[in-house]
Formats: sequence, C-alpha cells, structure tokens
Amino acid sequence: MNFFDKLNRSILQNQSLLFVGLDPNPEMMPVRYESEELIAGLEKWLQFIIAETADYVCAYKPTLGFYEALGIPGLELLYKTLAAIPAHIPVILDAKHSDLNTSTIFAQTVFTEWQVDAITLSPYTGQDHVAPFLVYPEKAVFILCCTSNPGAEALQQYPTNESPLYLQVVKESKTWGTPEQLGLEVGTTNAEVLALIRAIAPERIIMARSIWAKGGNLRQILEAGLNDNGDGLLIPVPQDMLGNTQLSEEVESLRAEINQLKTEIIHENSTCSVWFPDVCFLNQHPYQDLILQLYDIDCIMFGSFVQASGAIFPYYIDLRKIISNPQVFNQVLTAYEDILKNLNFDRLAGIPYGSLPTATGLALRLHCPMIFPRKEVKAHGTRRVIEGNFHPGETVVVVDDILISGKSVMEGAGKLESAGLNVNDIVVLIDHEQGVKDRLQQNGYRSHSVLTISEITNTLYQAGRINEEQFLAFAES
Ligand SMILES: O=c1ccn([C@@H]2O[C@H](COP(=O)(O)O)[C@@H](O)[C@H]2O)c(=O)[nH]1
Repeated sequence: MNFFDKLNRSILQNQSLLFVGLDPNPEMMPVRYESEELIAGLEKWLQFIIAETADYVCAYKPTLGFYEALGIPGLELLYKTLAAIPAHIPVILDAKHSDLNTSTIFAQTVFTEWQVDAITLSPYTGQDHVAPFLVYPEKAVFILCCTSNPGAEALQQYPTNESPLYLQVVKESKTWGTPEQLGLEVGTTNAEVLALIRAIAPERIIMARSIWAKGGNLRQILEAGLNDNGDGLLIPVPQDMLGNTQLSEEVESLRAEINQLKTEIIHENSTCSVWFPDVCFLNQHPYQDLILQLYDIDCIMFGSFVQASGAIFPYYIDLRKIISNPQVFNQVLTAYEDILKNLNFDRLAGIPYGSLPTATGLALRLHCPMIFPRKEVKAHGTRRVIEGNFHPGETVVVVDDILISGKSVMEGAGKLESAGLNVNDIVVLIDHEQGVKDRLQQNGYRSHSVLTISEITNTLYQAGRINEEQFLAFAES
C-alpha cells in the first residue's frame, strides 16, 4: 500500500486530520519524567504520547534533529519510538534533508531500514536531490515551502509580495512528483499564505506547521488549507498539549472541534469542482513510472547531442547510469524479462559495454548462461572474439540498451553468428524508431523494445517533466 492510501485509511479509521510530533526535546519534557535518566525519561514520555493519541491522529512525525542531538542514545531512541508506532499509522520523518550527495543512501536507510512512510525535504537542491526519494513508489516526500520563522521572510517573500519565492517553490516542486508521492510542508500562522498555496496546489496534501503560534484562527486555517473535498490538510497537535496528563481527552476534543469546523466549511462551500491533475491518467503508459524514474536519474537528457554517425539529436539516452540505482535497475530488468519470457533461446548475449550489466542481471534472474562478443579482440592471450562458453548451433538472444541505427547490435550479432551461433531476436530497452526495426528485419533479426522514444517524450511531456519546446524539438527531429 502506498503512503497516500495508508494515510487516507488512517484518516478514515481515526476520523482525524491531526498528526503528532514525536520529538524528544528535553526542554519540553514534562516535570513528571525528570526523576529519570534523560533518555529513559524522554522514552517514557514519547511512549505515553503514542499510547494516548493512537486512536485520535492520522500520522506521527518524529523530528530527526532532536534524536540526532542526543547522539547514539538518541538514534537508539528513534528506533524504539518507530517500533512503538502502530503499523497502520503512517510515519513522516521530519528530516528536512538537504544534501544532494547523501540523498540516495539516506533514502535507502530511511525507507528500507527505518521503514518510515514519508520524509520532509528542503527544496533548494532541486529535483535531482528529491528524485532518489521518489524512486520508492510506496513512499512519499513533503517539500518544505515556507516556515513561520520571522527571519526567513526576507527569503520567502523575495522578490515581491505578489510573486514570492515560496510560491515558486510550490509551482516547481509540483512538477517533481505526483500528488500521491509529493506533498507540501507549510509553516505559517497566516491563513492567507495557506490560501495562496492551496490555490496553486489544489491536489496536494499540505502538512501545516506552526499554526498555533498566535492561536484563535483555526477556522481560517481550515478554510484556507482544506481542499474542495474537505481534506488534504494535516494539522499538528499543539506542542504544548503533549505534556498534559489528560492528553487523550484533549486530542479527542481537538479532533471533534476540527471535524465540526470541517463539516461547516464543506457545507458552506458545497460546489462541484473538478481538479485536473498535472499527469494525465488517461492513456497512461504501462511503464510510465519507469520512464519518469529514468528521467529523474538523468538517463534521458534533452539538448543538442552529436551521435556516432555525426547526426545531431535533440536528446541523449545514457542507460549506463542505471547500474548506480538498484531500484530502477530492478524495474528495467523486469521490463526486459517480460519480453524475454516469450522468446526461445539457449543463451543470452550482452553487447559491450553498456548492456553487459543488464545481460548479467538477466542471466542471474532467468538462470540462463550468458556470453558476449568482444568489442575489440586482444592481440594476446586467448584472442577470443566471444567471451564465455557456448556450443555452435545454439540460439542466442541479444540484449542491448538502445537502437539508433542498429549498427552496433548488428556488428555484435554478426560476431556471434561467425562463431556458429544463431541469432533470431534482439531485445532492447529503447527503440529510437525511424525505421531501425525494419532495417534489422531486413537483416534477418526480429527486434523487440520495452519503450519507443516517442512513448518516452509523450509521457514526460504529459507529466510536466519536459516543456513544450523540448517536446516539439523532439517531434520535429
Ligand atoms: O542516445 C544514445 C545514442 C546512442 N547510444 C549508444 O549507441 C548505441 C546505439 O547506436 P546504433 O547507431 O544503433 O549502433 C547504443 O548501444 C549506445 O551505446 C546511446 O547510449 N545513447
């Protein structure tokens, strides 16, 4: 189940838009835990908060910084806190992660080891920082759009109040991921700020922060932040409530107040409006997810690129990068496998160098022996043209990354045939089109591709990843 579904289930089950921060902040720890050793006291407090609120909230939000500040015992406390959260309630790790270089490994740790459901990220390192977190289809990210810190105003409101930077962050980050995977974190006491964000992001989940600072304007916050269905907004339980011994009663009554206001607001605004998503789900390509991820990890680049033939193309595909991203690599292998399962062959052959990792992965998955034709034959040693063992007369399926003119794959197939092997089928991830499959057919090869270049550009354009200019540059090429 993905984050979005898990969150919606949790909202329904507990009839609540409230979430709770699980922060071991020594300054906020109630006096009744002070007789304990610090970590033990904090642990008891956090366990108390979870036990008191599990029936009244839709999500928990531990702030990583508070745990880190306590050193190794703090990280141990984080593990214990995560383990105490009921499995059906989503966990949003408040990390405000902001470092491009550590994003891939950090995403892996938080999503696969710590098993949190979502994470908060800072937007300033851009889409390439966020992409490694989005390759986990079950997980989600919340992009920090604005904070209520007065000192941040000079940046957030820049350059003008009419067109502030924080709204640009909303517009830009909306193009990075689907509404199911990318929400917005908005810290503000100002309902107008929330309304401006809601107006340009009607489809996004907004996680509100700092709304209690001035108090008294809950109705305005809900009016501004709820979507047309009366949801899409997560409300924090006020931090100073978390020390109270009657916590469950207080959270229950806050939930009732919010639900009452929500009902009134829905009733007042009952119109029938339709939201049109950025991504068109009609005619969605079956490999849409894979296409977006290939783009997000920079395997698909738009610009002006000279090909081996001297021709200039408006794009370049670099599938060699896939090996550095196991999630995407796995999906790529599955896509090849879907084609290979319908073909007959004794061995697999990869075309060097780009396709050797793919052929190796497929050989392991399919338990099928692999060989490859060398690109250049060494003048020493065994001087083999084909690496690996085989028997002449066997049938080999050739695996390659992309067909442009078909030259390299036909050269490789020719070497295999010279050694007495039969090559009938060639399987690639991407077909550049423009007659290359016919050319292979004329040379006696059936070719199969997971994707065509026009399917890729159509999908990227529909999803807002490339603009009209890039799309048209491709169409006119
Ligand atoms: O965008 C591209 C274009 C080409 N390649 C490399 O070239 C061959 C395919 O070219 P042919 O003209 O069909 O021989 C492909 O195997 C890549 O190595 C590329 O990676 N990306």
